[in-house]
Amino acid sequence: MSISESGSPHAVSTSPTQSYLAQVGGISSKTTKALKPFSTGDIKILLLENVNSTAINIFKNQGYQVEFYKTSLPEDELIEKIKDVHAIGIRSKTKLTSKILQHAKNLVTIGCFCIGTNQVDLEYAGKAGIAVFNSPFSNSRSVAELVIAEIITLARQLGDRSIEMHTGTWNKVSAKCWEIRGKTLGIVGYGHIGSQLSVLAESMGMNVIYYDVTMIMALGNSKQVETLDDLLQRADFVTLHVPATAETKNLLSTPQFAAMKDGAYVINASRGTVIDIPALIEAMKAGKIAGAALDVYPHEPAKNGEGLFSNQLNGFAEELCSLRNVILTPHIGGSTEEAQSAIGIEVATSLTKYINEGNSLGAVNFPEVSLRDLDLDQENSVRVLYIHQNVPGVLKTVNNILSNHNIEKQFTDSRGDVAYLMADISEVDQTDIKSLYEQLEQTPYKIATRLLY
Ligand SMILES: NC(=O)c1ccc[n+]([C@@H]2O[C@H](COP(=O)([O-])OP(=O)(O)OC[C@H]3O[C@@H](n4cnc5c(N)ncnc54)[C@H](O)[C@@H]3O)[C@@H](O)[C@H]2O)c1
Ligand SMILES: O=C(O)CC[C@@H](O)C(=O)O
Repeated sequence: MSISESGSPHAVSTSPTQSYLAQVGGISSKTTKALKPFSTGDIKILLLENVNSTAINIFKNQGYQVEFYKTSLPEDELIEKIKDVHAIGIRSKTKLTSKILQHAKNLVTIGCFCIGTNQVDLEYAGKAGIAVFNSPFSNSRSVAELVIAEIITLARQLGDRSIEMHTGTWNKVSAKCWEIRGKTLGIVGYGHIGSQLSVLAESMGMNVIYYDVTMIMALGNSKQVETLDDLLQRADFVTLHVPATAETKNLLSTPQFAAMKDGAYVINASRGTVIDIPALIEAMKAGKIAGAALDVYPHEPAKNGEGLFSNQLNGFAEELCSLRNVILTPHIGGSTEEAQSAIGIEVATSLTKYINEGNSLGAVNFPEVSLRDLDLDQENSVRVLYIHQNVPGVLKTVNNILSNHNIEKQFTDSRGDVAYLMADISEVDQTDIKSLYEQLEQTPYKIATRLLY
């Protein structure tokens, strides 16, 4: 976004009212000047995928214009909508590819109201000066609890017994039904979710081993193993908690299932690409794997509805559904009231702080830069936000442009090809602002400029 795109740079309120300060609460403190990007009423936010009402409230309290949809949008509709907005909030279903993002001429920031950010072309967004935020751990506990439930459900074949009862069949069996006490849980990926799960599993009497590409401190009595194969050979239950990357694609496939114990169980609540589902089906049919719980799939429907989980979407769907002791859930690992409400607050706050103050702490694709707030009495101060290509000589040019004013504070950082400079300058006449903006916009390595005051 540039100030010229949304009206006059002079149409700015520099002295926040008491009611405004009361509304923003944690976002700006009472003793500091609330910076606003011209009129906050000009800011347009598009929220998809039923993002929680806590987020809508935060945005509305800021005075932003909010357009809300319960579902994701088809590509052509999304391209139309994204042309106009300054921020977009999504969850895991909306793919923000370069094809879509190239139409987003006013977009300043993207909020992923979830943990995963693989649905966004992060590199393209960074190079276009769009900061992406997520919620790194607000739903981790919910996922860990779901996995605990699935471990017991698989061990006791609860899914099958329940389906049988629903269809009138009484089938009281104990064969191949187990306690989980004393069994070994193998966790692949010992990050926020994996480590939380480790603590819960141990408290229920399980032995925990884990494999991770980095060395991570073991919680409780758990033990890190050196190779994935090591884990597969020893675990009774294997659960996946890694991100979707090129390295984790089909992390479990035919050779890995073959390496597992006979009668082991598999759980995947990470991303649908991490497990080769047709290979899992074969391993289950061969009796090698005794049960599986899947929450994520290579292709997932954009909305809720009957008949959407079909062979048309994923060629294996019918065969998978026909197998016994398979728990299938519609990507609900993080879907609890607690998690969604916390994520709504966390991500909406990050977006608001970035839009209103330029503070990029927590961005996943972008230099993380923050300046302390301006005091209320710093009336003639302007905050310069300047995103540029990370090449030599830029700072010299920029500071030359700012040099007629007092630079109160300045912070710059880079990440890959992109750098971000924040500076508070004082003694700025309102009439200077337009000229400052134009000079910064004309610099050769500029990606985006915003001036807040
Ligand atoms: N089902 C759901 O609703 C749901 C909810 C939240 C998160 N998730 C997904 O769960 C996954 C894990 O989330 P998290 O918050 O614990 O992530 P995290 O970043 O905290 O932890 C991931 C761990 O995986 C490790 N790792 C990366 N590549 C690896 C590899 N090739 N082999 C072994 N370890 C590897 C990392 O070092 C890290 O410790 C993500 O894919 C996330 O998108 C799903
Ligand atoms: O809520 C969602 O759509 C995604 C949940 C989960 O996969 C995440 O990445 O946090």
